[in-house]
Amino acid sequence: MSAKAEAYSSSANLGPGFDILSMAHNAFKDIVIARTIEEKGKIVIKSNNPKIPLDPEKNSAGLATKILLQEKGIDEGIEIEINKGIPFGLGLGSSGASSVAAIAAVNELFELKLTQEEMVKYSMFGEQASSGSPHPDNVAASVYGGIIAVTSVSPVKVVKIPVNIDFKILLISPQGEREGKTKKAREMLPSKVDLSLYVKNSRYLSSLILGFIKGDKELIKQGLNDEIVEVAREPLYPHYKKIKEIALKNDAIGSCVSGAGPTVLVLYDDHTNVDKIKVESLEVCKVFGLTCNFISAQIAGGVKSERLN
Ligand SMILES: Nc1ncnc2c1ncn2[C@@H]1O[C@H](COP(=O)(O)OP(=O)(O)OP(=O)(O)O)[C@@H](O)[C@H]1O
Ligand SMILES: N[C@@H](CCO)C(=O)O
Repeated sequence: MSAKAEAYSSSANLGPGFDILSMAHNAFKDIVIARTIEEKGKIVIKSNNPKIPLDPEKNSAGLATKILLQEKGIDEGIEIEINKGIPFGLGLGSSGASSVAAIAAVNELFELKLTQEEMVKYSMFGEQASSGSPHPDNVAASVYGGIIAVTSVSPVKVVKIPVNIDFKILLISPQGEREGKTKKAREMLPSKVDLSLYVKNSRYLSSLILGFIKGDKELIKQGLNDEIVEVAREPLYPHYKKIKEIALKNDAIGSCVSGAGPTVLVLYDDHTNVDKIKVESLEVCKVFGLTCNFISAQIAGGVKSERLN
């Protein structure tokens, strides 16, 4: 028996929404095929990307699958074949998408009828394997599609934000997969924050969510800012501030770090001079010794799965 699922890349945080907001995009996707194998209780991981761990405890798809099977009392052996389309370590929700696609494929395989929130719950264990912390934002975006807010983690509650504005997405992404980057990035965060920064960030968060709902560009621009997490992690993406300046100068709707970086997310529309953003950003990347790729994308839908046989 086998089943297949595909899940899109995502940009988490969106400025002020650390571990809360995330956007699924069609920049890249992972495809997972789950097959039953003869050896009971065994999980075998295969992948086209030789750099990801094949130990099921260390692979996001493997750990999520293991916990799902345990909780459902299923002792079948499973092979998880991960066709990675999403480069990892760039802030594009790569580990999360593998985990979501694996959970959706196993759901299909055993007809578990998981709800979307249950899929998020199990996929989060995958993030534990890859970054040491079960953050919910990337996996929630890959499960639901669109722009989501995780309003509770225990129990998992996710709300899809109505987006009443058309925009395009540009990802400016330094080359090279970075091992263990999100883990390191989470270790850089402060354990306490100033009340004044908390108030500023809360204003950004409310502006951003209201901006998407009202279709108000100015509110989105005002909201795509962060005084806490982006600032604490600045050494991981020294190119970001300058690229954001360039994007805003050329009439982008807004810009922020994608997830834990180093990819920079730019939202733009017909009033934006995208070519100029690209030319000037390339110069910035060069100054910091980076080779940057540009990826154009649009908001993507949620995970899709199908039974193969
Ligand atoms: N199935 C998987 N896909 C991708 N990376 C995986 C997977 N399983 C384990 N990993 C490991 O998880 C880490 C992924 O890195 P990281 O968390 O920085 O990337 P990401 O998931 O792409 O980014 P982000 O969470 O910032 O959006 C790497 O060290 C990688 O080896
Ligand atoms: N919210 C997570 C997303 C990682 O992509 C973080 O910033 O650590």
